[in-house]
Amino acid sequence: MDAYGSPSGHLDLRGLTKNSFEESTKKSSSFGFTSPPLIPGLLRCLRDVVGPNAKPTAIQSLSIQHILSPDSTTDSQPRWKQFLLAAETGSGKSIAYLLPVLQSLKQTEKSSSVSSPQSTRKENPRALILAPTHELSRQLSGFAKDLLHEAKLKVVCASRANLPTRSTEASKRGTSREMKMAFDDESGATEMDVKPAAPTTRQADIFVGTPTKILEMVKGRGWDRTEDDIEDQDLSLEEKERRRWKLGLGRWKAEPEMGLANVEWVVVDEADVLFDPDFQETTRLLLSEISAARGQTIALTPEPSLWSFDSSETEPSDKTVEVINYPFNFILTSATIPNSLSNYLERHHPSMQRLVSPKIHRLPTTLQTEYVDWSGGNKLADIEKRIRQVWAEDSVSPGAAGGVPKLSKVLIFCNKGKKVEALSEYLEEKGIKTVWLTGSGSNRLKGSNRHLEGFLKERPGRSDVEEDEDENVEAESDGAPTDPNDPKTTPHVMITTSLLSRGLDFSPDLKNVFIVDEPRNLIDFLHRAGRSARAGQRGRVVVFGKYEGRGSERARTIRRRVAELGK
Ligand SMILES: Nc1ncnc2c1ncn2[C@@H]1O[C@H](COP(=O)(O)OP(=O)(O)OP(=O)(O)O)[C@@H](O)[C@H]1O
Repeated sequence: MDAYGSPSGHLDLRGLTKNSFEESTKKSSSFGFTSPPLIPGLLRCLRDVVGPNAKPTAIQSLSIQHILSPDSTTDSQPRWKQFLLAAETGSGKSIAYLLPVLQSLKQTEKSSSVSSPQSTRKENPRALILAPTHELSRQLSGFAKDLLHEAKLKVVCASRANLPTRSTEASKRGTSREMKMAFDDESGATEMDVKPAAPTTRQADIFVGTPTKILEMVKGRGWDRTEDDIEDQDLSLEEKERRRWKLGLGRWKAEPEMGLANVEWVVVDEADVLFDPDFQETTRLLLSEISAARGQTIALTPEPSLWSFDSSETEPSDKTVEVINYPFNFILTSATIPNSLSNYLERHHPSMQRLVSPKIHRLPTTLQTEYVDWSGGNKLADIEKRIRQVWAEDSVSPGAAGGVPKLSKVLIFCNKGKKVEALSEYLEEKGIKTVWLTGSGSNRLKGSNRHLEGFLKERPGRSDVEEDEDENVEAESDGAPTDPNDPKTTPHVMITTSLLSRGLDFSPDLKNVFIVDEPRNLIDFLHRAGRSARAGQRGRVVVFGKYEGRGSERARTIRRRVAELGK
C-alpha cells in the first residue's frame, strides 16, 4: 500500500480514544485557565500571550486537568508522570505542556535538588525540552520566556544551525530522505555555542534544544567523533585542522558543560520525528543518560523494524512489552501519531496517559483547501500566477481599515533543495523577493531565527530580533530602504522543504501554503498545510497537481485522501 493508501495506515489512532476530552470540555466554560489554579505570575503572562478573552484549547484543558493536578501518590517516592499530548497543528500544544512544566518547576524550586552540590558542571537544568530543529528550539524557548517574565525561571536555547557537509551528503539520498536531510543539519559543526555561564551568572532552569546539541553539552563537543572522520579524506593539513576545529576533535575537544542529575521534566516535542528511525538512537541515548545521571540504568536495546512509514512494516514481529520507567516526568507531543510511535509507546510505555484532541489527524477547520491544475506549460510560471492572484485578492479584500491593503505572506513547500533554489531564482527574476531555506543552504543563521523574520508570529513585546541581539548574532542587510508591503523589496514568499514544516508558529499574515510537489505521505501533508490556519485563524492550502486527463490518477487519489482529512 502506498503512502496515500489509507490515512489510518500511517496515522495511528489506537489508544487515542476520546479519553477525558468530553468531560474536560463540559467543564471548560467554568474551567478556563484557572482550575487547577496557575500561579499568579504565570497566569498574567499567559494572558499577555493569548489575550484576555482566550479560552484553553481542548488539548490545553486536558493537560491542565491531568498534568497539573496534584499527584495522588502517598509514598515518599515521587511517581513520575508519562503523558502523550496529541492534537492537530496550531492547537496550542506548546502552552499545553509549558504551563504544567513551568508551574511545577516554580512550585518545587526550593524543595528540589536544584543546588546539586556534587555537580561540577556549569549547567544543571531541571527541565529539558527537545525539538528536531534549531529554529523550533529557538521559537519554543521564546514562548517559555514569554510565560516566565514574572516567575523568574531561566530558559536557554541550546540549538545549533547548519552543517553543510552532512546535509549535502543526506541530500544525495533523495526525496524519501527529505526529512532526514532537513533535520540532519542539527548534528553539524557550525553551531551556536552556548556561552558558558560566568561564575556569578544564574544557572538555567530549562534548556531547549535538539537532542544532539544537548548530548554534546552533556558529553563534551566532539564526543562522538574520531580522527577517522577526517583521516580518509585527501585534505591539506590546514583543511584537516579546520575540520578538527569544526568537529571538536583533538585540541578542540571541549569539556562537558551540562549535568543531568537535576532533570525532573523532559518534553519531546514533535515526538514522531524524534522517535523516527533517523533520530531515535540519539533521543533514546539522551534519555538513558539522564536516567543514569539520576541513578537508574536503562538498557538501550535496539528496536525491531518498527520504524518504517511503510504500513506493511508497522506491526512488530515481537510484541514483548519491555517497560521503561524513566526517573523523571516525561511528556511526548505531536500532531501526528504514526503506527511506529504508537507501537513504541505500547511496547515501552504501556501506562503512558494519552491525552488527545478529537480533531487529531484532521486539517484545521479554518483551513480552506484548493487544487490547482498545472497548465501543461512552465510550472514555475503557474506558481507565480497563483501568487499574484493571492495578492490581487488581498488588494480588494475588506478589512484594511481604510489604509493600503496588507498583502499576505505565502509559504511554498517543495520536496528538493534544488527545486527550492530554482523557484526562488525564477520568482526573483520576475520581481518577487523571496526567502529560500534548505537543509544544505548556507542561509540559515547560526543560533538565530532572523532568517525567518517577517514570517514567524511575533511575540508580544519582544521580537526575535531583540532576542538575537542577546546572542550577538549578526544579520545581513543591504541597507536599502524597504516598503514592508511591497513584495518587490520585502519578502512575502518563503520557499522551503519539510525543514520548516514542523512545529513552527507562523504569523497570521501567512495565509497561504502552497504545496507544489507531492508530499511523501499524509503526515507530511498535515504538517505542511498546518503552518497556516493556526489558532483559529483563517488560511488556505493550495495543492498543485495534474488533476485532469491521462496520468492524473495519482493526483486525484491524493486529492481524495486529503479531502478525508478535512471531514
Ligand atoms: N488558548 C489559546 N487561545 C488563543 N491562542 C492560543 C491559545 N493557545 C495557544 N494559542 C496560540 O496558538 C498558536 C499555535 O500554538 P502552538 O505553536 O503551540 O501550536 P501547536 O499545537 O504546537 O502546533 P504544531 O502542531 O504545528 O506544532 C500560537 O500562536 C499560540 O500563541
